[in-house]
Amino acid sequence: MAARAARGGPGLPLIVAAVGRHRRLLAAGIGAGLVWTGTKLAAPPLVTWTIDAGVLGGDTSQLWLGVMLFGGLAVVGAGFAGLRRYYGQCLAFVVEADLRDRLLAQVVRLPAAFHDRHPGGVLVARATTDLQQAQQPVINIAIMVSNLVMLVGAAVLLASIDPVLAAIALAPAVAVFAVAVRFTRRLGPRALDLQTRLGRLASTVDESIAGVRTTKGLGTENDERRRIHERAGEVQRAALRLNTVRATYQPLIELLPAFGLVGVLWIGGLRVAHGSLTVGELVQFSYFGLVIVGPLRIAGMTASQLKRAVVSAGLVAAVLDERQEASPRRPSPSPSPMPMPMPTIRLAGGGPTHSTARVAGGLEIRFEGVTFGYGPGRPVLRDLDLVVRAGECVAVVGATGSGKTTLGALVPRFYEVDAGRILVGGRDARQWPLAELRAQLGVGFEDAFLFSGTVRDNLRFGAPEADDTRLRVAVRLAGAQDVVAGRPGGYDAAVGERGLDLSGGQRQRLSLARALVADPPVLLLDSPTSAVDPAKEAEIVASLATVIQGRTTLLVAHQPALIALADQVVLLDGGRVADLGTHDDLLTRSPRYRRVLAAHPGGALPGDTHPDGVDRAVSVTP
Ligand SMILES: Nc1ncnc2c1ncn2[C@@H]1O[C@H](COP(=O)(O)OP(=O)(O)OP(=O)(O)O)[C@@H](O)[C@H]1O
Repeated sequence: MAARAARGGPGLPLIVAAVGRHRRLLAAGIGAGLVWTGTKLAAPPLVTWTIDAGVLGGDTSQLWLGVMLFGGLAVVGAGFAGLRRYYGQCLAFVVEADLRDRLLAQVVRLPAAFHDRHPGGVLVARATTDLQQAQQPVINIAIMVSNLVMLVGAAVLLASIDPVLAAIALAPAVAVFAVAVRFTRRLGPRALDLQTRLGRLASTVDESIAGVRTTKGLGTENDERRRIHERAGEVQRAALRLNTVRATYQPLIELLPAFGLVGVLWIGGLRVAHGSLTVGELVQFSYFGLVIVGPLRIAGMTASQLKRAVVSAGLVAAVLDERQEASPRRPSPSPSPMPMPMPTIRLAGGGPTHSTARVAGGLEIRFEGVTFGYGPGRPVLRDLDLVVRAGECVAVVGATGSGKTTLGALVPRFYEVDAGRILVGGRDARQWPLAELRAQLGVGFEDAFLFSGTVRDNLRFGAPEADDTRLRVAVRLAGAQDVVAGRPGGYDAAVGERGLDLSGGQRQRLSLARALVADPPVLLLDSPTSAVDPAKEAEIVASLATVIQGRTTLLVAHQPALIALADQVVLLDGGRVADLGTHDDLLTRSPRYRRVLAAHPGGALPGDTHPDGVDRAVSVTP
């Protein structure tokens, strides 16, 4: 993979395709470049004519005309050189934005397993430094095309005067090309090394900033600084290695055109002395010799940029080539479609929302022989069977690391099961169009994540069409009224990046409200009260008792009060369902269940002093 990227791999086709999508800008740049080329090709013959006829011929009117025309050509050439660069730069920016759009669209569609493997910082580097590198040579495409036409034009013009001298004048172009090819070969691995290390540095900086509170709390600022310093040092050394290669070849690229000029002056001077070449023609040769210095230098520079760009684009292409989550295609209609009951409890109305009576609704979730592991040979869930009936709430309880979160993550297909299947509403989750499946699910994670924007933006994240009435009901149900009311501006109040200007409990309640705004028939809640104080917990538990009415709920929970909301409790152990029953039932008969609850800080059982003792006082009935 790395070797392929160093050779170029899919990087060049990616850049070429992106340029192709914006060919109008490319055409404008090349058009401007060709006008510039015309002025450059016209100037030397004009100089020859001015010198031979105007200066040596003693005709001042021709001299005057030649000078005026030369000045005019210079002005037009300069203007079009500016336009050529302008369009080249525009094209490069547009190509960069185009590739970034594709990359970011891809990143959000990649499965959770991809994101587990690739640190966010590396992806940030792909979307920033790599794409900036990829667009660099694009600026020079129009310049290179017009320069090439100029070289060919110059070759034809000069060869018509003196083929040998023309070969001497233009030989450096061939030599520069050969040097550039060798140069880019040596540059490839070093460019890849630099881009890879830049990605690692970005990842370290990203992690360091995200964990800055932990660093401060543990007093490890200096260790963290050292870690970043080491990564930055690696980048610096890789950049220096790249620079050494560049610096080795640069003198050659500078010198070769000068050799051409030396040859022209020497051989051409002798020919003028022998009368086989006019002074004007010698000036024309020298002029071209000077004019091609710039293009040849640009060619050398572009060769080095191109290699780094192709390597960087190759890294971007590798992300684009990753398999996305299953396609959102609709399954072919089944001959006997499964019934998909929709919940009857809805946020918009005041009536049923406040009813504590169980209302039919939700979708059944059925795990059948589910086996799943994050890596091969390390199953977290083994041949697990579990049914959460429509409208029922099942609490998932288990020791830390027993796979509770994983179980919930399989329903929205953040990960695909290794064996078995999960049926949602009677249909295999893999048969649901992904977007439609997820639209049925309200997900509340333990580490609630909010985006920068307003409170309203965050609440509407999964349901952009939701009106304020719906938001208010969801906020009330999640017990988050005080969070909204306590911020100046209420629903219009700004939420900082990642919601870090809110407490953990406030974030948790807002994210619960967000899950409710979309009014999903199924709720997947992971420890929704883990970050709130006991008073708030009681309030949220009371709200949840209403929220889960008419929905199917899978609730990862540790606190007895929360667990007691569930119709059934499943005890996970060793990746399997170790026990199943009501909270009271399990408390009474399962020492293992009591141990698991007692082991969790929020699940401590007052009075449960003996591991096998039964303390009915801890039973909380909703
Ligand atoms: N993204 C991941 N990549 C690799 N392994 C993971 C990943 N997420 C979880 N695991 C592993 O899978 C196992 C189950 O994790 P999971 O988070 O489902 O447990 P849990 O029961 O929810 O734990 P807790 O109560 O501590 O939150 C653990 O051994 C964990 O290390």
